[in-house]
Amino acid sequence: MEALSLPKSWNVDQILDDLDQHGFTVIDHAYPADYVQQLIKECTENLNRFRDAAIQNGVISKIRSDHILWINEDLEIAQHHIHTLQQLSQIFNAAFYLGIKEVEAHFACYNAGEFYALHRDNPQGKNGRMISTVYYLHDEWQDDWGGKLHLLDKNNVWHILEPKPNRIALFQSDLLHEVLEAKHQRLSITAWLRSDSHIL
Ligand SMILES: O=C(O)CCC(=O)C(=O)O
Ligand SMILES: [Fe+2]
Repeated sequence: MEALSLPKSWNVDQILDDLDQHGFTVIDHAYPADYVQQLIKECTENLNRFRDAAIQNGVISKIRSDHILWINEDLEIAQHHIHTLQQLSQIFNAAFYLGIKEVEAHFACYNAGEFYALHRDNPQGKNGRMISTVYYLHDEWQDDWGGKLHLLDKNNVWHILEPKPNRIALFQSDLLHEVLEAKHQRLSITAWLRSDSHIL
């Protein structure tokens, strides 16, 4: 197995314990400042390539109004994040037998007024998404800027998670959640740890 190289700030025992007890966790100060700056640059330089997330395969959905860009090999900086999540997946597989095989991810941009209504990323196990992760990469987020993530944990307790810069929210993909309307531009990478192989 490849040597594990998770950032020092990731407390694996805490992550596993939170997931086990509550079905979600939060990783703060996820990456070093220089990497964060490179990622913000890569994201903002590519904003003109983002597409309306509500339109998929020609079908228009009313539950979300954000814009996304799927991450392929050409987005080299974001690939490091995906690689780190692949390392974490191996730990999840060993601890929880999740059978995660791959990570799919997109950048997301919520401009002021945009939201994502209540949903599950994997309702009734209909797809291979096991774990959802959201990394927040805007460089500032104030309390009254909206855009909070509401999440119902596995014990049916609601949580309000602030999209703080350099934070990762990580949760079981079958949990109910929503993104409240953002009042400022909100930038993130959503990544799913999947037990199947998904062709983008
Ligand atoms: O950006 C977030 O906080 C959550 C995004 C989300 O729920 C999704 O992309 O499925
Ligand atoms: Fe979601």
